Amino acid sequence: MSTEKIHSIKVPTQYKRVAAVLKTALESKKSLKTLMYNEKHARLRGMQAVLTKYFDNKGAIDEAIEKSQILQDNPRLCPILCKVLVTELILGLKKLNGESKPVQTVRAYKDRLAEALGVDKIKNNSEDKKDKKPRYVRINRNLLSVDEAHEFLASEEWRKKEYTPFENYDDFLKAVQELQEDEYMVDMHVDDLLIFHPKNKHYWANHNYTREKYFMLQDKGTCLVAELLSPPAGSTVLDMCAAPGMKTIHVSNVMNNQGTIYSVEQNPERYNTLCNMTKSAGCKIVQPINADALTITAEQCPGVEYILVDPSCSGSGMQNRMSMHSEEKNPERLRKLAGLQIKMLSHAMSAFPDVKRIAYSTCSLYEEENEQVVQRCLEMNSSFKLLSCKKSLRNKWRNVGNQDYKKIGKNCLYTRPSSDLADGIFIAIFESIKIIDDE
Ligand SMILES: C[S@@+](CC[C@H](N)C(=O)[O-])C[C@H]1O[C@@H](n2cnc3c(N)ncnc32)[C@H](O)[C@@H]1O
Repeated sequence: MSTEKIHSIKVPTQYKRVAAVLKTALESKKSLKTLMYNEKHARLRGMQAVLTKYFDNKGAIDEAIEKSQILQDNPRLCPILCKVLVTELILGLKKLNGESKPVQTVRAYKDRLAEALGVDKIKNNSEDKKDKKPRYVRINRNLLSVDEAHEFLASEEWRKKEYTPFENYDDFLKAVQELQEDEYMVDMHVDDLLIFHPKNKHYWANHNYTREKYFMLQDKGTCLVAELLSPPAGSTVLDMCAAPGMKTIHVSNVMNNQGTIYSVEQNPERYNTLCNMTKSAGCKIVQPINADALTITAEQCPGVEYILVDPSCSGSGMQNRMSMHSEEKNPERLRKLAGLQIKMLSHAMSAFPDVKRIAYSTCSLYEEENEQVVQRCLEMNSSFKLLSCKKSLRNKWRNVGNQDYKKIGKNCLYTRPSSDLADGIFIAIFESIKIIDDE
């Protein structure tokens, strides 16, 4: 093949797209997870592993590139594309597709890069941490019944592990940890949540049923929010911070797609994602609203009985946050976030006269965003009381809130990465005293 011909060979689209996402992540400080939500390119989702591996080993990879002199020797090689190709070649699939010039160049430096990287410098954080966490797959009952889901899995030769109801939570966790790679089981708290061995993480991320939204890849803790809010079919719900729409979709499942869900999102881009997600997930009862939830009135959303408040938070509980900018605890940022969280929850408690129940959730493990927000809002709104999340789960639960917050801690719920095989989530459920008294 002539050199000219080799030079005209294009870099595979998937590498170019991944490099574009990486560039945005490095420049914008947005987490990769956020950027991936907006990325429709199917093959890119398969490259998620490369991006995670890069961020887990950023220091070592950048240093190896520097030491190998690859960029100095090849000034036309794009530095970001180089990072992607090096990660894929040394830490990812260990091979590169095609014969484009950048691919050939990186291949030619393989030994030098591998030596500079050194096995001892390679972290496999994502696998170390996440491999213990199973793959959670929730059935989107708007599009697929539970029976159909099990039939489909049988047709793919998955083995369903059957259990008599678990006596306690520890037995359940043990069973999850003992799952084989070709097995799955049903969660003990959420009936439409299926649990697979961690090795199937990428399989389900790339599966057609996930793309078609028959299956939602939703971690255990976030599934508990809709379950605990538990709006009956036909009720009226307000989701105050709705995008990308995972909990709205789950709530629509809980309501058997009957009733009304007002789903509010302030950010225009995320609002579009919300509209697309809920539509493709078969939600017939969602009325999306692009607005600041703090301005939403009972006239705009009449008859609201159930409210979900899932505001922006530090995200400190997320195991799979793929941001290289995963911050240390930042008191000033937490103070600002807590201020907005309190405003949001207070608005839910005061602006909707028919409200019966409110779920407040964060993916944070910090008390400032959790117990303290709950405490402040209860002080300001005496017409609500907390329900015990643990009791709602028939006491088959372990992690509650900090009991130093009297009458608060024990009623709130945490899923903790260290002991629940799930991301860190906080949930508090409030019930209107007025409505309870009226009944
Ligand atoms: C944690 S995310 C919600 C995730 C969502 N509940 C789900 O399960 O898919 C918080 C969302 O609230 C939105 N948000 C923040 N402040 C808001 C406000 N004042 N009004 C409406 N939406 C807001 C953010 O843009 C973000 O999309």
